[in-house]
Amino acid sequence: MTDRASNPSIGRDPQAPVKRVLIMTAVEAERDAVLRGLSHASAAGASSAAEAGSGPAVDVRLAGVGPALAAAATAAELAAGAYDLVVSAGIGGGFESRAPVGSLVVASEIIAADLGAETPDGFSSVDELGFGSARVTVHGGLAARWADAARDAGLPVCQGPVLTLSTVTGSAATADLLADRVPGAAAEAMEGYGVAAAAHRLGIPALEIRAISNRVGPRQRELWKIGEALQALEQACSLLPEVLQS
Ligand SMILES: O=C(O)c1cccc(C(=O)CC[C@H]2O[C@@H](n3cnc4c(=O)[nH]cnc43)[C@H](O)[C@@H]2O)c1
Repeated sequence: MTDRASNPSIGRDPQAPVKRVLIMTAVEAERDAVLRGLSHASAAGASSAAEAGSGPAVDVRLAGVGPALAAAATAAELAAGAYDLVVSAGIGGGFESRAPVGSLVVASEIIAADLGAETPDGFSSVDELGFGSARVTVHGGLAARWADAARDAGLPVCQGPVLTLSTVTGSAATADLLADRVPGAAAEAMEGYGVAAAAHRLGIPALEIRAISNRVGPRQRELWKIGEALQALEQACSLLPEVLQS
């Protein structure tokens, strides 16, 4: 998305210790779940390193709903504070067979799945059109460690591409289309690409984690298991301090 000439911090050592983390959530209920998880970790002793000055400090901030608000809010937070990891966290829709309701998805890649053009031959991404990239890579090592930690804790989790869309999918046809467009797509949500694009612009690595509240497909809002997903998000976030310290 940017090159090193326009962004000197690109090329930052991926092995460098993470000292200050920014977590962005869309809404307050998600922020509160993240904070509860982090406080459980503190109560369990994971913060002793932080208190001793060697563990990461974590700030949790609201982004608003959708990629534009998420990018703007993240950019504002990054302008105000020095961070070396940015996380987009919240609930999301899970693709059938990849991520059931109540499970967790740690992004292997963050993809703006509708950023492109319709052509006579179908959808072309901005990458194919030559206008930048709809994909942001994640901090692969930390993503794998977070997924491993969740698995070790007995939580259902998978790693896969997480799609960012401005419109929640509401039909089987769109779900199929997206699954074809991004093989292996595990989840969709509305903020990840905005958060990650703001971080990437400053050369800061990003992660995205989604707790699955509903299936991607025909709209059945009454079936969304938001409470279950928020609980899974809380559990996932209770693991973050140990993931960052390992
Ligand atoms: O009503 C509530 O109590 C409540 C609590 C927490 C979150 C919400 C939201 O509606 C958050 C919207 C947020 O959720 C993401 N999301 C969830 N499922 C999907 C989906 O299938 N496709 C796209 N996005 C989804 C999204 O990131 C929104 O920002 C309500």
